[in-house]
Amino acid sequence: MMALRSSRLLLRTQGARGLAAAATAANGSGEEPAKKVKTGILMLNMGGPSKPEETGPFLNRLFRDTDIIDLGGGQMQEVFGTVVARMRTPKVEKQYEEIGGSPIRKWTEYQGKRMAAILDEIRPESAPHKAYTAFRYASPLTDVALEEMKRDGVEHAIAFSQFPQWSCTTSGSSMNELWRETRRLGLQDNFRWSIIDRWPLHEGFLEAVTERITERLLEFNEKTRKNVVIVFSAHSVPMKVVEKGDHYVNEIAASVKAVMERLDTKVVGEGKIPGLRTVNKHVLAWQSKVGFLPWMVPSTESVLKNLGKRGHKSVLVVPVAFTSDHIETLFEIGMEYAEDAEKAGIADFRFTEGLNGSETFCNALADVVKNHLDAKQNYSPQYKMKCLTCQKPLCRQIMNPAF
Ligand SMILES: C=CC1=C(C)c2cc3[nH]c(cc4nc(cc5[nH]c(cc1n2)c(C)c5CCC(=O)O)C(CCC(=O)O)=C4C)c(C)c3C=C
Ligand code: FES
Ligand SMILES: [Fe+2]
Repeated sequence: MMALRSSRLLLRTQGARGLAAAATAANGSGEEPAKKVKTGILMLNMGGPSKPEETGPFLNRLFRDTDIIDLGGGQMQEVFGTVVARMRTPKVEKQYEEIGGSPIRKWTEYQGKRMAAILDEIRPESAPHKAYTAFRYASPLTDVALEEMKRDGVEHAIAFSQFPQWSCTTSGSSMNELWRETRRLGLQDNFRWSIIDRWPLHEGFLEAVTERITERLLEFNEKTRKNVVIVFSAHSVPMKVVEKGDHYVNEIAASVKAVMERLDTKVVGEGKIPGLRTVNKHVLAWQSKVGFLPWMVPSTESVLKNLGKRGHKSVLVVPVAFTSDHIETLFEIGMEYAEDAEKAGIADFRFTEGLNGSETFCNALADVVKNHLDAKQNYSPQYKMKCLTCQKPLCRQIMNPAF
């Protein structure tokens, strides 16, 4: 009460101009102080080498991360991780050269800016909003983003995983790194945190994927469009990850089912079948296995081969686990699988564009954040559902909860 009365008195005696001058003097810069960011949204993703020469450091960070790959942990992980990354670099660098570098940074920054602008309009009470990018294995890394948030005086920070479906190997790894780096930089008390850990069934996200499918389906010949087999392709995970109860595989399957339910039969130019929204067949496949141990199957390669063997001539591949294009879509699907498909006799092979600059998707991101702020929940109910055998103390923490 005393503080309130004295600040009112200060306002009356100094006026707004006097306060601004006092703040500028305290700032010591002689410039007008920047407007504080009320809500900072940290876009968490794995990132990718924007330039081919960044491939080495990117792979080095990835293979030294025990959350994404277990190479024995501790010193063993450091040694084996460095060796495996070094061996893999020349081949993968060439692939990044072929696609002109990973576009993940470009698209994440674009989507974040658009999302923040939409949020300023639809949720003025938490404005100004600003998006920050924190990549796990490429620039800008988590510490760079945290320092920028500190400079901007962010009050409420939202850790927003850019993986729609949760996996401890992706979203979990980014969150663990976030809390580690926050402690290392001594920023434990700078921000109040909340977490958007997953959004596999968000209507806007499903709509954006459905739009991408519709766009491509319309490019197939109208007469044969109903015969197009839709192959949803998600990045695979080791069976060890599935066995310990990671949520990824279930959440991918949920997204796929929901997208298929949205897909309207009018796209194929046929009459609607009651109770069935599409006439296209679909299958879920898993791509990009690394190493020799068992990973989630069927692989996208074997699905394509077998579809060809069975006489299917038209196939549409839909990447479903990522929000922008990257090496696995542009190189693996667009070049390698396209070749496999041709050899297998699939005459018309197409794949959807990543969500990239989709306005529907940017609106979806803003809506995910709005819903999160309106609900005033620090994380989803599943966030605290740790993997059944997980002993890692860092997993599923939150620092300084906002709500
Ligand atoms: C979207 C989900 C992803 C999961 C799950 C995932 C798991 C996973 N990945 C590796 C190893 C590599 N992944 C690489 C690239 C890469 N991975 C994903 C997504 C997931 N990975 C994306 C989007 C990308 C491409 C990044 C870009 O192009 O910008 C790579 C590098 C490329 C290569 O060497 O082939 C590796 C290595 C493991 C071990 C893993 C385990 C769960
Ligand atoms: S690895 Fe899944 S909760 Fe720790
Ligand atoms: Fe990967």
